[in-house]
Amino acid sequence: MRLEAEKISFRYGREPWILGDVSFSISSGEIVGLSGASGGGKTTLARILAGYEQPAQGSVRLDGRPLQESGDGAHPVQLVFQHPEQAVNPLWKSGDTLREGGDPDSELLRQLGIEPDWLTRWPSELSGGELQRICVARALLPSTQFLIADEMTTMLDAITQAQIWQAVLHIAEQRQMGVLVISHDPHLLKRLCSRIVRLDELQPCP
Ligand SMILES: Nc1ncnc2c1ncn2[C@@H]1O[C@H](COP(=O)(O)OP(=O)(O)OP(=O)(O)O)[C@@H](O)[C@H]1O
Repeated sequence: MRLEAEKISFRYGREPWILGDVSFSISSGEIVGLSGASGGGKTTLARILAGYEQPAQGSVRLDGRPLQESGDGAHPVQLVFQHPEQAVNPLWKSGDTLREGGDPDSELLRQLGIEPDWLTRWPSELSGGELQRICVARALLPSTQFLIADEMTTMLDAITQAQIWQAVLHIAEQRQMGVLVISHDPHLLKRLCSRIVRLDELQPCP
């Protein structure tokens, strides 16, 4: 399976263009790094690849077919952001957030170090690392074909960061899931990815 962006251009409203003719693809089982200048449009590209934004020009295709808009929990491209507290409903207990897309796999929860007790708590009663593990587990549904990790572990301590990545890489290998790792940390990208691209290399007219 292949997730492909072809000549994507995008701008917010009447603001200046952020992405110009960006072409990029990632295949099942690949771990690809994406780096680039701050404000260059990496998160915007991630949102387009996951179906949250529609490009003004160009297309996103999954195995040659247009990608549907995001909205249901079972979208084949899942996105995890840097700040988990902004990605969950504060009025839902963590267990309800986790079950948003279906019943979580207990083995997955174990691999991510999620304690059963956390599921009965409100998001405000969990640490950033605990809540991010919940968000990662929520994104790893059986239907997920590609995971986009946008600075997913940037705010976390080294041990939590290592544990989350170990679990994600294990699952990616098991399921032949593709992972796009967006980060400003060259060491992290080098450690995780078989290929690293810079956003400005992907567009002829940045
Ligand atoms: N909703 C929005 N409305 C208007 N402009 C936006 C919006 N979201 C982002 N931008 C602008 O789009 C540009 C690209 O932002 P984006 O977050 O995609 O970049 P980035 O490469 O991920 O940056 P960083 O590395 O700092 O996270 C920035 O100039 C930002 O201010």
